Amino acid sequence: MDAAALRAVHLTKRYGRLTAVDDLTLDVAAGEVFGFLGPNGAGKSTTIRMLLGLARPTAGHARIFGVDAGEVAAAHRMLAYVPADVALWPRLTGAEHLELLAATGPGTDRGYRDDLTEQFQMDLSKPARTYSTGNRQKVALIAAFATRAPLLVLDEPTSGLDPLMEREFRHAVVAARERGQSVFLSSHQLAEVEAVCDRVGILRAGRLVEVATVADLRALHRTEVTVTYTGVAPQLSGVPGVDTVETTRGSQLRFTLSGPPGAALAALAGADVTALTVREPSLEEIFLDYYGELVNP
Ligand SMILES: Nc1ncnc2c1ncn2[C@@H]1O[C@H](COP(=O)(O)OP(=O)(O)OP(=O)(O)O)[C@@H](O)[C@H]1O
Repeated sequence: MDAAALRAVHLTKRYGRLTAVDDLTLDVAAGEVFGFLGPNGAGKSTTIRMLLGLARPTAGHARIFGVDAGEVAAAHRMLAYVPADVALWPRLTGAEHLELLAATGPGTDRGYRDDLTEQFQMDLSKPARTYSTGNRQKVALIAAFATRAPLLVLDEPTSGLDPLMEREFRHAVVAARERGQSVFLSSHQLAEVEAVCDRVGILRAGRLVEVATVADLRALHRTEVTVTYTGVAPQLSGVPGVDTVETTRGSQLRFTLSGPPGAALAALAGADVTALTVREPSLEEIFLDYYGELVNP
């Protein structure tokens, strides 16, 4: 098998004049959990449709463990997919769905499937027409996590889940990684991405604007520093990387720091600093940094 679970090379999709996905090149390693982020309309679903062979790229290609995504029969033996809107057959029960999906999918661990059913507190005896959105999502998630497919493609899989089930979802992702499965997770739940993903890709208007670990993303962005001092305030104006210095109390000030901290530390060393706290930005703040102009033009 190819080393990369997923490889997109110059992947592009145009709809007339609109370029929905623009020259996307990306590798997701075997065993990696990759978060795919972007605001509405950024091109996430279009990318996933190409990965699943549901849409044909205008240019470039995508491979699943070395198999072209367009070779659907071969590629889908290696992946399981959970869509954003799970549609089930209304008369079949949850249990019948799981059997059907096991019979047609890439192989199922039935023992683990029973464990997942318990973890997600899912009553599989009822017909699917009685299921809420969250319960339909749970059926699809149980089916996908119980497969031995080396790649799980999850498109907004937790939008209908309550916080308790969201926690079970995170456990299931961690367990999948421990079994060596790769996960490609498109999500708007930034805390979830932050908690479970090894790396994150940020898509903006069809282009991949950043691919990094959450830790590296944080390092690229502004850190908030609060300094308590006695005597004369540290002189921070004009120090490289230091921005928006404000006095919060008489002997306390706060500033944001981007890039290497050396110059700021040297400036602080010149004052009598009694306490220092450093707060790293959350993924949500980083995300808003990328999209702030879109949200507040
Ligand atoms: N079949 C299509 N025909 C024409 N335009 C399309 C088609 N599918 C998607 N688009 C356009 O491509 C762009 C990307 O859409 P896409 O659904 O991939 O975004 P997304 O990131 O998944 O958004 P969301 O988070 O809202 O699901 C949008 O401008 C959308 O209108």
